[in-house]
Amino acid sequence: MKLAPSILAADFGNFERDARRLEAAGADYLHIDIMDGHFVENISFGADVVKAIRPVTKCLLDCHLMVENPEKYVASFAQAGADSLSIHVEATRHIHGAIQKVNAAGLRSAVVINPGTDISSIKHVLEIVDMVLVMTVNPGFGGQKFIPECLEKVRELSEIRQFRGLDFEIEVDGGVDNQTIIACRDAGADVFVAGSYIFDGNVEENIATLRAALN
Ligand SMILES: O=C(CO)[C@@H](O)[C@H](O)COP(=O)(O)O
Ligand SMILES: [Fe+2]
Repeated sequence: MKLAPSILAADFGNFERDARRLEAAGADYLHIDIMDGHFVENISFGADVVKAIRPVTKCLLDCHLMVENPEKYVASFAQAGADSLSIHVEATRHIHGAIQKVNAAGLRSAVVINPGTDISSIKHVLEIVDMVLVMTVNPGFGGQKFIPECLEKVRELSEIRQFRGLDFEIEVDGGVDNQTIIACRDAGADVFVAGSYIFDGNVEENIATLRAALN
């Protein structure tokens, strides 16, 4: 079970301090939300922020690309020091090729599905990804309410993984707190992104509470 705090909820003037703090508090992955203002109605940050965070943490840098034509940015994120790139199936016309490109760059790859997207759209890439990210809110903003209907897809993916003998991780992202994390785990998720829950109050205590909820 892995915790992936989202730095979208961090202090944008203090990424270094917050990245160090999250790692010290037991974060496994640092989840970095890249938004281009086109695929989603928000603009966050790009590869240069990944480059700035890379030297200050050993955590796996889990980059969630909410951008149009994500395949165009694989090389720049690889150079910036990203460990994992998550590609939305809705953002590319060539999901299989985009995942191949991430894998060829030597990075971990993930395919992402929005709440309105069925898992049938990703069934032909499950063999070549390291992770499937099931969005549990519509992408674009932190602090949204968890959509419980998305858990059905986590359950189905967990079954498919077992049936086909695959080993991709299942990550959930959006509205994860100390209650919803339990439902996600029970459905079969193994990686849990949380932004506003972790940064609302004491970061160390909130990470400990999430960890305890998983035990
Ligand atoms: O990708 C996204 C939003 O588009 C997420 O990673 C959010 O950053 C999660 O924030 P919370 O819902 O946990 O506040
Ligand atoms: Fe995200």
